[in-house]
Amino acid sequence: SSSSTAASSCQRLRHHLLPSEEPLALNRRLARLFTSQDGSDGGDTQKPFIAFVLGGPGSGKGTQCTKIASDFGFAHLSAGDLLRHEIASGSEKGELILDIIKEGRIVPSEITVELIRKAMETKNAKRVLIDGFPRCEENRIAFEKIVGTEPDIVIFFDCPEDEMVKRLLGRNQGRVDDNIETIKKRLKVFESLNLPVVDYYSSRGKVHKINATGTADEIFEAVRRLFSSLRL
Ligand SMILES: Nc1ncnc2c1ncn2[C@@H]1O[C@H](COP(=O)(O)OP(=O)(O)O)[C@@H](O)[C@H]1O
Ligand SMILES: Nc1ccn([C@@H]2O[C@H](COP(=O)(O)OP(=O)(O)O)[C@@H](O)[C@H]2O)c(=O)n1
Ligand SMILES: [Mg+2]
Repeated sequence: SSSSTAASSCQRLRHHLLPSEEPLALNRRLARLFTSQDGSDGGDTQKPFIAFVLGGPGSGKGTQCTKIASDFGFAHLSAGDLLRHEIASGSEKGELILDIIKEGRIVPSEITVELIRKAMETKNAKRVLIDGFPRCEENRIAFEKIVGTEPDIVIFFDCPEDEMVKRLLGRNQGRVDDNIETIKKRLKVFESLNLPVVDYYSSRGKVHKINATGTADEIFEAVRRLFSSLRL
């Protein structure tokens, strides 16, 4: 499949690159660029590097993932965004998801994992951040079963509750779950269902805990140090 991908990439790129060059020679040069021997042409031939990004609601997962994605070449998959996209599509499944999100509860794992699996397949990236997942043991086990792999690392943003509440109430993205009643429920769900997942990965030596207080830039300094030290 990689040669047809390379060929279509060539078609598209030919118009932008060296228009004077003889098309066949240029095609060959571009094909080499897109099909290197070590499998660096995407996740086609190799399992991607997977980082789960966890932390309470409002701890700054999304904010930090955006920065990691742009500085370290990761695809950013937010479980919450995938679920909200499904709601926006107007599907029947979306109605169920909306009811659950309004209550701060956790969407059935098969729905979320299937959305993540599809997004991973579409992006076909070498490095993937999975933001806000797994939220509970059931999420974790379903991912292992359906995607068939474990994360390489787990980032855990550690933030005090009062700071998380303050950030969520100021988020202003029109989210149905950023109100104080739902926030209280989300914090309970985080403590009872998500922290055990963090403990599980801690016992397997995969967790990198990052202090999530301070400015976004200060936190990213610690994040940058961590990602710079990884063998990606
Ligand atoms: N370090 C920070 N200090 C203050 N506000 C922050 C910080 N990081 C993120 N925010 C803001 O807090 C809110 C929640 O951040 P977000 O990245 O969406 O967290 P999460 O994805 O963990 O819920 C957003 O409005 C964001 O702009
Ligand atoms: N793995 C996940 C992720 C999110 N969700 C739902 O989506 C809501 C919002 O998740 P989110 O990750 O966008 O929220 P934040 O922690 O970023 O504020 C959660 O409160 C859950 O109701 C879920 O059910 N399962
Ligand atoms: Mg988020």
